[in-house]
Amino acid sequence: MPTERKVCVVGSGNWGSAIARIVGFNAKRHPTLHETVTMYVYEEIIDGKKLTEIINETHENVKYLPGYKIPSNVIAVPDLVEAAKDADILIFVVPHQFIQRICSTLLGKIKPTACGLSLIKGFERAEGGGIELISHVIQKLLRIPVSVLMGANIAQEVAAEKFCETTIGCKDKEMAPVFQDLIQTDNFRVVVVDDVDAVEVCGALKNVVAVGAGIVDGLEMGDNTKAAIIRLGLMEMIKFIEVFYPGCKLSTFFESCGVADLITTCYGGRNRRVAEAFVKSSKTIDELEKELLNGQKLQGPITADEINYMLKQRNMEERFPLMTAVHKICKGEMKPIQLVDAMRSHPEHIVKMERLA
Ligand SMILES: NC(=O)C1=CN([C@@H]2O[C@H](COP(=O)(O)OP(=O)(O)OC[C@H]3O[C@@H](n4cnc5c(N)ncnc54)[C@H](O)[C@@H]3O)[C@@H](O)[C@H]2O)C=CC1
Ligand SMILES: O=C(CO)COP(=O)(O)O
Repeated sequence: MPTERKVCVVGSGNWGSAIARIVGFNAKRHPTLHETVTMYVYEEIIDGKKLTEIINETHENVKYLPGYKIPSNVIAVPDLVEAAKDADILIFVVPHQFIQRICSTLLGKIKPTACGLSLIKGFERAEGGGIELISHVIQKLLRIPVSVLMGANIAQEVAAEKFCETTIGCKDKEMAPVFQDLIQTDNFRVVVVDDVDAVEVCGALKNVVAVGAGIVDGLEMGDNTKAAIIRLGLMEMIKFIEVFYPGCKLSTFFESCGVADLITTCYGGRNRRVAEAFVKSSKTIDELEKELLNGQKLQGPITADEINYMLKQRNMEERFPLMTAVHKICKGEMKPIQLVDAMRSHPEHIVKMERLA
């Protein structure tokens, strides 16, 4: 391994830019990290000027994270291969719908000894049925080991350096402290666990529950209903992991990637906000995403679709009524109020006394 690891942040959206602030800051102070960090920017023109040029001149991503400086040792690069080719650590942080194309472009063009850290919340439809974790997709396509980072981390608040926690899922004992040094600051505290799949699945599933929370907010159902959605959503997340990722630990739900991320997203996230607006307007989710998010991307409705694809194949929609209803409401196949109807017959509502024995 090189004495100074080079880092590339693949992505420069809302979260990508916030994490680049942290990584840039840490790369300057940790001697084991190369000071210059590259950041792949999907090029676009803002007021007649290239976004990469704006970032490199003003050190601010004026479109996706306005108002927060990115350290000057973070260099915005519009060419993906150019940005990533020398990196020892690749931080993947793009909306999950773009990861296939990113990996195809990088295939054979990165260091074979590189390793990845995926901050991407979502799934990918697997060839031949089912769904695949994004970290597994990257691992398979690029043939590098990939760890994950998920947590209660609304980008704006992280950028404002408000205290929070995050979870890194990593099985590699050598890399765990390296990732911690790369990411941790006084206000962004890192716990590393080895239950990697559970960390990632939590990050993906909570976006679907957040859409549910936004739906009941839009219906003005109040705090008790929203708490019920969050609780039943959590129970479905746990069930989903039990069924599809057996062997994961329940304790992982108590890390930042679990209950904490679920709560923050159900109150302060984009999925919640757009879902609320969806209920209150006659516009589609796609229209509202464009209207409200200025180029940022929603993950919840697509994730609900990916999960539904899997549940349908396994004939399991009824065991996951919240995830199923959220999907159908986003698709216009159910009315928003039917989310509450679906919760009335939730399989969680049983006599649980035997569990006391
Ligand atoms: N924003 C947040 O608060 C948090 C986001 N995340 C996760 O991080 C991941 C990335 O999210 P954000 O950085 O917020 O992205 P974002 O939602 O701000 O998306 C915009 C980004 O997508 C890029 N983009 C647009 N079209 C593209 C294309 N065809 N190919 C490649 N890139 C394209 C844009 O250039 C921009 O960088 C997601 O999985 C999200 O769930 C995780 C924690 C917090
Ligand atoms: O993942 C997030 C916070 O941890 C952000 O959630 P949203 O994509 O709903 O804003």
